[in-house]
Amino acid sequence: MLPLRSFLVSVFAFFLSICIPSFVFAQDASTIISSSTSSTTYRALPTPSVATLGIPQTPSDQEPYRGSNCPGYRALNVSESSSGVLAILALRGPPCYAYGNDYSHLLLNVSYDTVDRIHISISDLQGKQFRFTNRSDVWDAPLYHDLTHPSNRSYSFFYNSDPFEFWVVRTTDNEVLFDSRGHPLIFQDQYIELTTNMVENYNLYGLAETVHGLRLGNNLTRTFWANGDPTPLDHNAYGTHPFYLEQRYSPDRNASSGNQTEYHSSSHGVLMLTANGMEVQLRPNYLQYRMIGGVIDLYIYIGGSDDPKKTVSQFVKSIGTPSMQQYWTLGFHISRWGYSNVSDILDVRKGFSDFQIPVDTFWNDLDYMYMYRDFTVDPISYSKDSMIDFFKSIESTHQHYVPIIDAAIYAANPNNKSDDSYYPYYKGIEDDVFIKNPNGSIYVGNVWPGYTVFPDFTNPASSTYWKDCLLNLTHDFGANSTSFPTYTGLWIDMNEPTSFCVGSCGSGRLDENPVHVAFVLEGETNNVVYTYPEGFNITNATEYSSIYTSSLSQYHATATSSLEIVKASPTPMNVKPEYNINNPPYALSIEQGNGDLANEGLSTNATYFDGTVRYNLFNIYGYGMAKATYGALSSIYENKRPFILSRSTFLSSGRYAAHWLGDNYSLWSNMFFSIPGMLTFNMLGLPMVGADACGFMGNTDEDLCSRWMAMAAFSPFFRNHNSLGSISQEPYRWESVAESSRRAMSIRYSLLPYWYTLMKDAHSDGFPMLRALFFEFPNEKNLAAVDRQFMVGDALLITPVLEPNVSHVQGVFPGNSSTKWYDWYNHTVIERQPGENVTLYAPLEHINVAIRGGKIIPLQVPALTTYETRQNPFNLLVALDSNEFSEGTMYTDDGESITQNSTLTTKFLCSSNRLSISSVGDYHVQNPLANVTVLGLSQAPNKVKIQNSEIHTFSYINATRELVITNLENYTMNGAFSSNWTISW
Ligand SMILES: OC[C@H]1O[C@H](O[C@H]2[C@H](O)[C@@H](O)[C@@H](O[C@H]3[C@H](O)[C@@H](O)[C@@H](O)O[C@@H]3CO)O[C@@H]2CO)[C@H](O)[C@@H](O)[C@@H]1O
Repeated sequence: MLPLRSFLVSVFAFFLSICIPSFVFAQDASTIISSSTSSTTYRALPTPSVATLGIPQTPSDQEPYRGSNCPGYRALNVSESSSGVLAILALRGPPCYAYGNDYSHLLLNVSYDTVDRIHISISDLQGKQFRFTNRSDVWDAPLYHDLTHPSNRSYSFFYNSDPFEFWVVRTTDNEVLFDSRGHPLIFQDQYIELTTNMVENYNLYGLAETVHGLRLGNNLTRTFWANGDPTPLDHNAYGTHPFYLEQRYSPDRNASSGNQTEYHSSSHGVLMLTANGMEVQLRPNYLQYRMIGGVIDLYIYIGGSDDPKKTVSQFVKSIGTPSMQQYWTLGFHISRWGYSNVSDILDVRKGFSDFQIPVDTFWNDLDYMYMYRDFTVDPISYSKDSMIDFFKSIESTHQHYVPIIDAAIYAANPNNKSDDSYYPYYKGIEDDVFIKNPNGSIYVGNVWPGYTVFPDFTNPASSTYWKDCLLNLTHDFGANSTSFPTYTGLWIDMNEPTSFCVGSCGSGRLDENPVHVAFVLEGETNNVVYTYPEGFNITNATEYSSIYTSSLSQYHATATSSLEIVKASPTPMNVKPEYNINNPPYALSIEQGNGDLANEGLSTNATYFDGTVRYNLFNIYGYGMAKATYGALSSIYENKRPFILSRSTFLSSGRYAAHWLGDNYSLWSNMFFSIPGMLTFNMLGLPMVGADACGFMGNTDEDLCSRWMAMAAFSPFFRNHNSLGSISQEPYRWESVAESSRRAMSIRYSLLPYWYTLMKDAHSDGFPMLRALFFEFPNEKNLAAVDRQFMVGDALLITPVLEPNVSHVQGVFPGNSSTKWYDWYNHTVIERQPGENVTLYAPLEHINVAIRGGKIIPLQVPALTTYETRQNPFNLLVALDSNEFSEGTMYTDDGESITQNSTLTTKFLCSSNRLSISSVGDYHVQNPLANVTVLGLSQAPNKVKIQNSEIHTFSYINATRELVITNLENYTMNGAFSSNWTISW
């Protein structure tokens, strides 16, 4: 049923649209054909018969600014109510044609959605522009439904009528959160510009996905255009998350101590909800949205003081919190492109076992497929018999297998008999589920298997098709029924979607299939990769010099002259630009193909089943694929949480998938960038994230791989993945890497109950699992940009080594003088002054981990898999603060079901020499408690008791002031947390 407010808005808009004559559209209406009967059906714009080649363009932000000539709008017919503001906005002067045709009248609809969220929508009056929020069939989220319009809201909306400009103020502290004053609104068919003033030296985070430091600069352009090119620095990458969190600091005048200024902080968030192409220009005093289509749907999250988690929680809950993953996904994952047969994987498995390094999951890249074709299994190198044996064997050790599936489906060659049986193509043709060209023919791109077609995940028919394909894959692997375990997760890749040619290059050429991709693959002759981590030339000089020489001669042998670049000429100022979705008048600053929008991905005029062009839903393909895969897997494996790893993501993808940061290089710089990458995704509702440890492209080395494996053990998603042709990098290939992996992984596996609790908090409240230091210490201004260290939850601080050939690392330990930090390994207190950069010893096989006083961490005795670890006894690590107080939580359930019959949440509290637990829920954890270690206890206890029984197995270590209580199994035989207890001393 249409909510009352939406109904009233429609009536209002309808009334105004009939009152305002046809001059409302400055642009030629015939250039846009849209359905007049349904808001969700769109027909294609007039375009050439097949998806055209794009034309490289010079980014418009490099041209003289054209928006200064624009007149802006004035507000008319303003109607204010307790739930929002409605008004007509009328163009104040002649159209300026900045990069499109100005609409003369717009509808302003401000909705006081909830206590802490306001929605400001500005759209063309007659609804001709594509409107993402009308497409809940492709993207749905709580923010469409949780509308309460309360009177006690924590913000106010203000506006000036002429020119129309608005600002939003948080009422609790009068902070202006968004402020368009002084910047004319531009609203054209292919260009929309909205600007907010920013405070000086603002601290902004988010606006992913781009390889960049954590805190965004004040002079940076962010482009939202899903791109499959490997992780370009500072440019648009795989996913689009147009949300930012802003953190502000103000001096706390009452609390100045000595030279050190103390601060208060507050934060808020801003989301521009669109799947169209967009740029966000961050400039010293303002932030400007430049959109090439759609309408304005701006959401402001009011946040509040001193806790950025509050802002993130408001945002993530509104887009949908991330799903719980199965417990085993928190284990270690090993992968590479180049496991050419199942024996390779078995050898790797043996390597892990021989070297006693934990591993939960084996991943397969394209190697398992027959000629790179989705939903096939190579009958020789991955024969059914060998795979059945493999599956039985890993099942017996409770390990897992995750294969890759690409978005692109091989387009069968009609003249090749052996292609006739390629079900995924012919079934897709029969079900009519592939993306089309504007003329109705199927769009044919080029990916690994040759010419390929692309499922249209906006088409409801694609769900059954996709499920059939995934079910068939279990059979291809040799399973007779879904109760026989084959793959227990799926890796979905190339889902921007990537295509290696421009346009529908395979149209009319399927008889040439299979064609090779347009470049030589790494690992194929003449294309061996000779890149090594920074510093390799110093520490491995001889090897480096021979590699360098051969690399250089290979370059001279294969280098070709650079391609001729065709530049589109920009439309002159004040001249009405042509509506063109392939080469829109505003050229986004994109990374791929010298500005050609059709490069590396499907063209903008590729067309979905209902006529919607990709131009308008450009950034959502990866999300759609993850959602369809989630739907298919949850119906194949009933009530089992699907584990999906997706390369391209969009707002809310965390509900369906985890994410890895894509194709990085085996470089120290890339190891560093993985930290801000993971922290950023953790603020965006996609916490299950990690980077390819040791690096994907190029060769790694011992030093880098050792450090990276240790650091990645503290990523929510922990995988080592390697490219074709690079040297092997499984952790047992070098003794030091094996050792650093064993040490860090024993910490990771012992922390599994803590990790799982963090996942639950992310699922319930949207909280990040991995946190930037400023998140936990929001009033310390000097932490605003810290991204070489990070926190796991609120209790652990990780200080990794991020450079070659060193044995020390520097890090800060936040908090005031009463905050305590303990070293993980030796339990000593880390001596430091507030704000001091402390130098820590960090030999090659060691990663610095600090425990925050005041926190209790549940642990389990680590083993070689998550399954075995879950069978072991628990331990508790109680890190007291300077008041000898600490607390913590643990969440448990069966670790795999979507719907739980029972769960258990246990609270730990330590105060006044008593540690007590209390549990809520009836999930039975049968493992006993073994040890309790209490750090920071000022006095040795005489006696220790559990309930009323005296415990004799305890010791107190004077040097570290720690109490160690052992042999608690005798008292907790029925399960560590099955009844409440108190240990006192
Ligand atoms: O399944 C194999 C891997 O596929 C993905 O990575 C590939 C990426 O998607 C491709 O675009 C391509 O990258 C090349 C790039 O297009 C080209 O401009 C140049 O920069 O060289 C790149 C490397 O060849 O190849 C990538 C694989 O090398 C996926 O992200 C990987 O995880 C998969 O292993």
